[in-house]
Amino acid sequence: MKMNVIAGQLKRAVSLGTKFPLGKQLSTYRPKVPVRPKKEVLTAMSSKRSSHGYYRDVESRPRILITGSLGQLGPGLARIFREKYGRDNVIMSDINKASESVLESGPFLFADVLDMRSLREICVNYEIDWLVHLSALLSAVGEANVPLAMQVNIEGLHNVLEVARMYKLKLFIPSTIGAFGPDSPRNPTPDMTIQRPRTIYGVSKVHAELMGEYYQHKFGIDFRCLRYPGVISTDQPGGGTTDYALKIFHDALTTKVHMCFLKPDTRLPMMYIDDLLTATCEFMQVPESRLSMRTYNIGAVDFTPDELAHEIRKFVPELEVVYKPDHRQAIADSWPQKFDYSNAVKDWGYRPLYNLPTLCEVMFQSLMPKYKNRKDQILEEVKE
Ligand SMILES: NC(=O)c1ccc[n+]([C@@H]2O[C@H](COP(=O)([O-])OP(=O)(O)OC[C@H]3O[C@@H](n4cnc5c(N)ncnc54)[C@H](O)[C@@H]3O)[C@@H](O)[C@H]2O)c1
Ligand SMILES: C[C@@H](O)[C@H](N)C(=O)O
Repeated sequence: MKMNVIAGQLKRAVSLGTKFPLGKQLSTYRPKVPVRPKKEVLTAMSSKRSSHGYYRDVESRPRILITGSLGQLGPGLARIFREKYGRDNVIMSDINKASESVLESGPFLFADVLDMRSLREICVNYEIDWLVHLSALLSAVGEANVPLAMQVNIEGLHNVLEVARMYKLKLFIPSTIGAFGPDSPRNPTPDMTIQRPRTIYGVSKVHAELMGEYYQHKFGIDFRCLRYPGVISTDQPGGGTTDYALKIFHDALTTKVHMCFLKPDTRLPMMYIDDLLTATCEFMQVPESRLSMRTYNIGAVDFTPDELAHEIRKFVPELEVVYKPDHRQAIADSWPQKFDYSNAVKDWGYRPLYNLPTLCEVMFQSLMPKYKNRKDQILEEVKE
């Protein structure tokens, strides 16, 4: 009886009434996903003798270690780096257990950024050239556990900086719109302005930006940092203030009701993950001489929950949004509404491709088959 109810709900939620868009069905629907033009990126050649005696070009085939790689952004970054530099040259790591698909996709290791010795061991044994440091507690989970956020985001950062200094690694650390606060100009927010964030996440990210720039200035490490906005992808978000903008898509395809923890008019900068992956990969390749700064804003769009829901209703007209702002509202109210990323455009040719309509199209294109398969699987189980 219970299984029949679940099956019925899923059937209703997933298949009925979901339009692609304005009446087209999924089987015939082809989204107008932007096509990225090929870009020539200038890279310097520099070879290095490996411990096995042969020479390898560290610019065209760098060995990359990604910390905190099992979160929302890690698997995508690993994929794009592996496509470019080879599967075995990119080592994913985390303190969590990797899924089968991650293990099949390439090398994965346990690495706790709080354990300096094991980070050093990995960098030496695997001849790491680039460190992509993603481990962090995001804004909402950071506020819920400040001591842990201080450990991971600040002590972990210190370990990573020291390892990069010792072994002369190129170091990438993402920052965030959360590195700005209520005293910063919010519309638009430029790269260089007042930064007085009110979350431990934001404070730790300003610390990371400044420490990275200091290590670059003092010790000459090639530190690079991009301030990301809220990132939209089909993956599970890590506990941030922008998470609603991912969950709403899943809710639209299942219950058709989304409980939004922000007010309808809360404007925040956002971007689709493909733009972020391309930008990060290109940014890592830009010759140092082209960088007028080490920390750049990047972004693509900005929207409110109300505007996002309006766009999603072109696909799922029945979507209902119930607004119940919670503690995350105060965080969002202190963050930029619009990001000024003109320096990234000017210095290294950053160019985002996805706007709000194309972002919604590609999200539905990716999510629909997943929900359809899940529904089929559950209906199969019900029959058995
Ligand atoms: N996702 C976004 O919207 C967004 C936006 C701006 C900036 N960023 C930044 O990008 C980076 C990655 O973000 P994400 O969304 O993938 O985060 P996430 O929370 O999804 O993943 C973080 C990962 O860090 C790992 N981690 C936690 N403690 C660790 C430890 N002690 N040692 C090693 N790993 C540990 C976690 O297990 C997790 O897999 C973060 O630094 C974040 O600040 C993300
Ligand atoms: C914006 C970003 O840093 C993250 N998604 C958060 O909300 O905490």
